[in-house]
Amino acid sequence: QSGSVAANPEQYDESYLCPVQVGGQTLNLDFDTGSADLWVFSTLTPASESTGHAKYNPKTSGKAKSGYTWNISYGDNSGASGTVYADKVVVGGVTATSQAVEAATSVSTQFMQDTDNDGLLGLAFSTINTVQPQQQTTFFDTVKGTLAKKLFTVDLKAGTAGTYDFGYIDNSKYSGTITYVPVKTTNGFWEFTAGAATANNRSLGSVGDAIADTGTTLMYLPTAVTSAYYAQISGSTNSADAGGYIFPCDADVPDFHIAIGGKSFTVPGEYINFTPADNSGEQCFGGIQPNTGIGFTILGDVFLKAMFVVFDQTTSAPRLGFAAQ
Ligand SMILES: O=C(CN1CCCCC1)Nc1ccc2c(c1)OCO2
Repeated sequence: QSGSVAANPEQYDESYLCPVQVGGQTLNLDFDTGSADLWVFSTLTPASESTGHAKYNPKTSGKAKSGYTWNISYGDNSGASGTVYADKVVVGGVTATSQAVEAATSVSTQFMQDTDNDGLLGLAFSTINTVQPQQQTTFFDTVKGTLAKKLFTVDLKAGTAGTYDFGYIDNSKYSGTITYVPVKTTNGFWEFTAGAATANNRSLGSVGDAIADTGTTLMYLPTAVTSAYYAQISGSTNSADAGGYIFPCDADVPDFHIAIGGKSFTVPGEYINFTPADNSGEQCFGGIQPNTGIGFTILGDVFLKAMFVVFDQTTSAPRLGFAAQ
């Protein structure tokens, strides 16, 4: 089987939500290549935490996995926890007849407040799934064997709907060629080594160990690369108050170039002029921020929306394919 689902951006492209049928009920989920749990707001989530969200009702067709629990926390300190059911999950026509559906009994305020978001669909490696006492497979791992090709592609866009495709590569969605790089799976992420970064034809240094993470909004780069980049934007500062680098909204924000697999890819400066940092709209928050405390580089949506990316498990050595959109 194969299929395609729309990835609809929230305001400012903060995250992208995709309609998914869970036990016959449509929920809008955040597809996240940086985690491996499929969890949903549910009839088990306290009303005080789930107002405004679509909720999964396991009573309809879910089979309880008795004694199974899950508890996840993310790099931004958001999190959720709950119990586990097996149910039918359909994404763009691709059907998992018995997928582990993690019903939330508790969610953090970030999730409570984002009423566009009805849960997450993890697309990292199942080795980091949080279900106990028995780890469960991601949607992709559950259906992988039934897909025409064991891969999915990600085509996020700036300010408009993109797509997640499962089982095939649509050659009309990218320009030029796809450059493949090997993936390190030991941390459970789609992790690879990126190369040199430049802006305004000046070297910013090497990016190094990085993950392709659709669930993270921004790019979190090595501090040396980040400071070298903002040194080229007059009036930019790393503001503790704002929580990162900001600059005058009318600044000239240079394109960011990164080498991957020996090819250079470009993130337009306009994607890096991310959002107003305050209500005056005078200062804007940067789409590139330092990876302080993270330990690796995160290439999130600001990067991904300039790219067409193949998440490939067609062989025993997973790989990532990158092409310009
Ligand atoms: O937490 C995430 C992604 N996460 C995906 C699920 C929804 C909530 C956001 N990314 C992230 C990871 C590390 C970070 C960070 C953000 O900010 C600083 O360090």
